[in-house]
Amino acid sequence: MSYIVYGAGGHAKVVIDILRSRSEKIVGVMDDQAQTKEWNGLSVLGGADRLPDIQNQFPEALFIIAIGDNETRKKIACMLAKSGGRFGNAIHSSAVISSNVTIGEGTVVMPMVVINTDAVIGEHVIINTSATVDHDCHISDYAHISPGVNMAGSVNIEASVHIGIGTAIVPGVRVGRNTVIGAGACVICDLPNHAVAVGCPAKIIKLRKG
Ligand SMILES: CC(=O)SCCNC(=O)CCNC(=O)[C@H](O)C(C)(C)COP(=O)(O)OP(=O)(O)OC[C@H]1O[C@@H](n2cnc3c(N)ncnc32)[C@H](O)[C@@H]1OP(=O)(O)O
Repeated sequence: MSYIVYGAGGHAKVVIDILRSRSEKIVGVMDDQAQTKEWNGLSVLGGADRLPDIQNQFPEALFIIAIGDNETRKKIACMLAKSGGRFGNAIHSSAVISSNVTIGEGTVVMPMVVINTDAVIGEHVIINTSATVDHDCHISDYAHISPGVNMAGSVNIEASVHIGIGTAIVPGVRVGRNTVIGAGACVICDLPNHAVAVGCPAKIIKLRKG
């Protein structure tokens, strides 16, 4: 298996570190802004404008989009999927993942994560360092669960949600699509789509563009 990592920032460094820790082959990184030919010991293959050439050169390579921003990750995933790109996962070997958990393509799972039984994780999701996702949780595509988030059982995180670092979420709560939860929040009731909520208990402070 070989990989192309899309993105050349801090999150990409961690994804590359995971792939290297698993002795996976990385043929290069793609980045739309990079000015250098090499980054983090890898060839910079180019940006979206070079995609056809890159796909011709590495037809077997799986893409991992290593960009923390959910909307950007989604846009790039759609662009790559349209041109026939296939996606891989980066899952750190220290993650404890129950055998019946489902994890979608393109999703990354960082060191020390725990994902418990019957959880379902969508595509291009980030489960960041030391987050815990308990039994029967459902995390939809393009969500980002930041480091140290603790999610109780049967929580439902809809698409493109960003849960800030260190947040706690009580059982059975639903967080609506595209909502952002601030660092250190505790979420004790459902939150709608496109909200920004902070604090303990988490309260909505503003709405985001749909
Ligand atoms: C490995 C990694 O790095 S993964 C990345 C992890 N990243 C995160 O966890 C980031 C989480 N982001 C946050 O917490 C941000 O503060 C956000 C998204 C909630 C809000 O950001 P912005 O929209 O820029 O809001 P802004 O900074 O203007 O704050 C608005 C108000 O909310 C308050 N506020 C912002 N964040 C929080 C928070 N986490 N908890 C409590 N209050 C907060 C501010 O103090 C401010 O209050 P005021 O109006 O009384 O002055």
